[in-house]
Amino acid sequence: MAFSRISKLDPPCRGIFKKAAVMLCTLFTSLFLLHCFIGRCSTTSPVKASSGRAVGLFEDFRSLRTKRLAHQWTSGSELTGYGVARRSSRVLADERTVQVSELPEEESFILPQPDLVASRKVSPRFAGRLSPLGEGSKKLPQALIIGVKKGGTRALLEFLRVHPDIRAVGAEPHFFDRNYDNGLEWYR
Ligand SMILES: Nc1ncnc2c1ncn2[C@@H]1O[C@H](COP(=O)(O)OS(=O)(=O)O)[C@@H](OP(=O)(O)O)[C@H]1O
Repeated sequence: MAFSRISKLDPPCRGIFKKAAVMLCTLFTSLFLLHCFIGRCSTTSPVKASSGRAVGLFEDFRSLRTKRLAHQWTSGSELTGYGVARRSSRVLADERTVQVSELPEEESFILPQPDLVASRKVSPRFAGRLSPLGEGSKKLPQALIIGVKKGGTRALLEFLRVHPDIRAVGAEPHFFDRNYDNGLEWYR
């Protein structure tokens, strides 16, 4: 009989089946967790409730991060000349933005609209982030890095860029030596 034959499998063979079962369980669990965290559960899915909780948790973390960034930009020293910029960051230069006072406490931080970021060619580094300059507004720089070739200007730029209050251009614009004729409108 087939059953008696299966039950007579030697112990090493059963061990392999056990290992395979454990591996499959681990794989399915990992896939399930991944599925929940990327928030792609369909509405008809039976795991909707648990995935909703996972997505909610993720949203909470994102909200906390946003608050932290906003706090950094709206408080602290006025010495750098960014005080005005910080205040202006509360009202972005776009009609789609909303006044802080009109929002409940939880939504009191203004985020740029995704299409605004795309249309104003904001660096992907700043996409979805609050900016002290007002996302998408064109301004002349408040500081310049001047240096000879191979003088380490790129390194200095990258170090400055790490600071959350500093927004730097992606590539060196070379305005004064190569693009001066293009005028200030180009430079903005
Ligand atoms: N702190 C420090 N100490 C010593 N050397 C440094 C430092 N920072 C940058 N570098 C070196 O500077 C070179 C790049 O300079 P620049 O960014 O001005 O280059 S560029 O002219 O803009 O292309 C580049 O040198 P090369 O690697 O020989 O090109 C960097 O390695």
